[in-house]
Amino acid sequence: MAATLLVSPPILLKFVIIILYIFLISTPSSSSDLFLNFYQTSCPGAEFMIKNTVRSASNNDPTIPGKLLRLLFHDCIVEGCDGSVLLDGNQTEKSDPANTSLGGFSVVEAAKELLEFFCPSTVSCADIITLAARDAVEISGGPSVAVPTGRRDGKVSLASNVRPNMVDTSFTMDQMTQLFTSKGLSLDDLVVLSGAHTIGAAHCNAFSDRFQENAKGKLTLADKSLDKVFASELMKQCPASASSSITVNNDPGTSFVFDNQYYKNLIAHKGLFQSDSVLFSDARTKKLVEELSDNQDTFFQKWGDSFVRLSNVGVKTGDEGEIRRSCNVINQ
Ligand code: HEM
Ligand SMILES: [Ca+2]
Ligand SMILES: [Ca+2]
Repeated sequence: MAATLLVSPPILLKFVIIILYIFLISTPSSSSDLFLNFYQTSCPGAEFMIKNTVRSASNNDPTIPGKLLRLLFHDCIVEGCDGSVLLDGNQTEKSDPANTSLGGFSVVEAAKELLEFFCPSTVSCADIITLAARDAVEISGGPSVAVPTGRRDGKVSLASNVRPNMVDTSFTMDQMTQLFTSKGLSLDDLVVLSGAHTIGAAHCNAFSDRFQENAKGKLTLADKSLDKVFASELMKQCPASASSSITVNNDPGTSFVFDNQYYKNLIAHKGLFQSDSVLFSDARTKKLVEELSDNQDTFFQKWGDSFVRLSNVGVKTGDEGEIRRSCNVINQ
């Protein structure tokens, strides 16, 4: 009797551990498989190396943060945040007109090369884009956001998937709401994430729908809701004859600073795109625009939550996808 008592507790313990193990390995994979510091043991320096790469690239070229932030949005909105936007090839997402003005690819590739040297086949390109965009915001004076990682890289990238999933500056509030809802993002997320336009630049054709060309080839204001002085400034920078490579700052004055000036501009009728202006003219989103323009801390706080939600859209985890060795091509 005494002998049985001595033996059975360890056996019971072993049994409980085996049951717990079976339970853990049988839990299906989902986006909750992302977690903070995913590379803590497999590549402890990963986040540090990415941040340094983004910082030095941004020091050399101040247009980099805007490019990296937009790159993440365009990745996540098509096939989820899976690096599909990075793939080269015939008729991949890159070849759609909405993506031809994207940039920042060389920064992602530089980070990848560094990571492949120290931690081969470990850190996904999808995570590199996400962390690089997160760092771009912080480097521009925005909040630092803790972002869960563990995304895997997708193997599908089709130009034909871009149009049906992409927002356009001509979209009505209903169209934008519908698209964001289909990605699991809310109307508040739309307002907060549009705050990304506090940095970066746009090509003249991105807002040419706000003007029309008269018989003499001169632009006139078509969208009367736009502030007159702002509009004439835009027409000066982007005349009808402007070369297609000319850009204007998204947020005149502080286009290199991640601040809440964007929302103040909306209230002053100086939103660059029609899809920006509508956030203040529509009753459903006006209040939040006012709140964010009043208080930068509120913007920064909400940015962190909305950014994490964006970076979770359609992620691939577990045994889905792969860890690419080079970001512009799927593994052979
Ligand atoms: C919701 C509707 C949105 C529309 C219609 C839209 C549209 C655009 C357009 C047309 C440009 C100019 C591109 C160019 O001409 O080079 C642009 C730039 C930019 N967008 Fe958006 N965008 C939207 C939302 C977002 C979101 C959610 C983010 C990120 C979270 C974002 C980040 C950016 C950034 C950072 C730039 C500047 C890019 C650069 O400097 O190269 N946008 N956007
Ligand atoms: Ca994608
Ligand atoms: Ca700004």
